[in-house]
Amino acid sequence: MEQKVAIIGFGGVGQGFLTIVEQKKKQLEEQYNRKITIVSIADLYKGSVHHDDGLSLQDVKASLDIDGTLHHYPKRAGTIVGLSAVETIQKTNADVIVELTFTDVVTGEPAITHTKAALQAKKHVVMTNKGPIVKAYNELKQLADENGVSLLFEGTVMSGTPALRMPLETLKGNDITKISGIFNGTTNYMLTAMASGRSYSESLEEAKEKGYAEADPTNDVEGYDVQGKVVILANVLLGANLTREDVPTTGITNIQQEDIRKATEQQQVWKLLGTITNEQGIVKGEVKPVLLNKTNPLAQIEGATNAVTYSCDLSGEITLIGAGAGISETGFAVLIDILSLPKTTR
Ligand SMILES: NC(=O)C1=CN([C@@H]2O[C@H](COP(=O)(O)OP(=O)(O)OC[C@H]3O[C@@H](n4cnc5c(N)ncnc54)[C@H](OP(=O)(O)O)[C@@H]3O)[C@@H](O)[C@H]2O)C=CC1
Ligand SMILES: N[C@@H](CC=O)C(=O)O
Repeated sequence: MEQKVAIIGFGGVGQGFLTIVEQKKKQLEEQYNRKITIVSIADLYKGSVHHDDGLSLQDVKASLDIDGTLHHYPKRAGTIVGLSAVETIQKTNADVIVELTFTDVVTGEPAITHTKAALQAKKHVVMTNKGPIVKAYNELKQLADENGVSLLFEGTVMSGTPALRMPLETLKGNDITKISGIFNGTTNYMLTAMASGRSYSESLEEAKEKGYAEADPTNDVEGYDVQGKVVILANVLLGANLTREDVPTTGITNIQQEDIRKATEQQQVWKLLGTITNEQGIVKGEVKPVLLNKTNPLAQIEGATNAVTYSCDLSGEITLIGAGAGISETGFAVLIDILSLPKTTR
């Protein structure tokens, strides 16, 4: 089965996903009978390119190598350049739209517009962009259902670690009474780096270089990224209807090197935790830095690794540990969503 994919937003994750498609081509076809053909890429600054039969991934990379844009992609017969993101979604033969523009948890835009255009055109949407799911999950899910297509977003929480699909598929029948964990790669990386002596700004720069941080890293350090993930977990896994405003949030900006030094002396570590409680259907969320003893399992989660514990009435506590951010890890989240799409498309 072939899936024709359009990538909207071609930054770190988009380029990482392209590399995965190239590297895994043979395995995907032989093992899963899936051919992923990237027919379009549309990006704000880098430009856009489309071909009904699929783009040459080598030519995309060669163009990027020249000046970071798609402007040098060869204009062979059938190549269309210059389509906007919405034109790419509505006018091309792509049947899966992969939305990878920057996350804006306040407005959800431009990704909500992209997502609605795709669903209304009866195209599946796969995204790692948290904005639309935080802001408009119920509305978008209803639109997807009405149009008979899928809306998948595994990468929005803990990157390629299955923080959504694992509980949705394998914890069925449990009542989940609490979800708690470390949900941001950037701040966990920073807190770990600061505990080994690096400054706040050095550790933030490193997290940016490694592709963990948001386009505006204020969202990471002020806790808004975790706040969004708490909203997603609560609404998607517990059927709640939380908004960001319902989740009191404190980030790590007030944690000084001195606080970290004192904690280390006392065999403790700072962690930015997101917590959701579910008491007889009353769901509450909170985000704040917490001092943990070094013996606490969460204290040992370092760098961009994240962890989540689901407290379940039947199966007890189940903890999932894995990448919280990263280019290939998040590219994998896109891949697993595409592989999970129904075998018969539209
Ligand atoms: N990086 C990670 O580890 C993770 C990221 N995510 C999420 O995945 C998404 C992508 O992340 P990442 O690749 O790191 O982010 P980047 O900031 O590297 O890439 C975003 C891209 O979107 C482009 N863009 C912005 N607005 C538009 C628009 N209107 N139309 C088309 N393209 C647009 C930007 O264009 P340009 O800059 O060229 O103008 C940029 O190339 C984000 O929403 C992020 O929150 C989720 C989990 C982990
Ligand atoms: N900026 C985020 C990326 C993934 O959501 C993080 O650092 O966790």
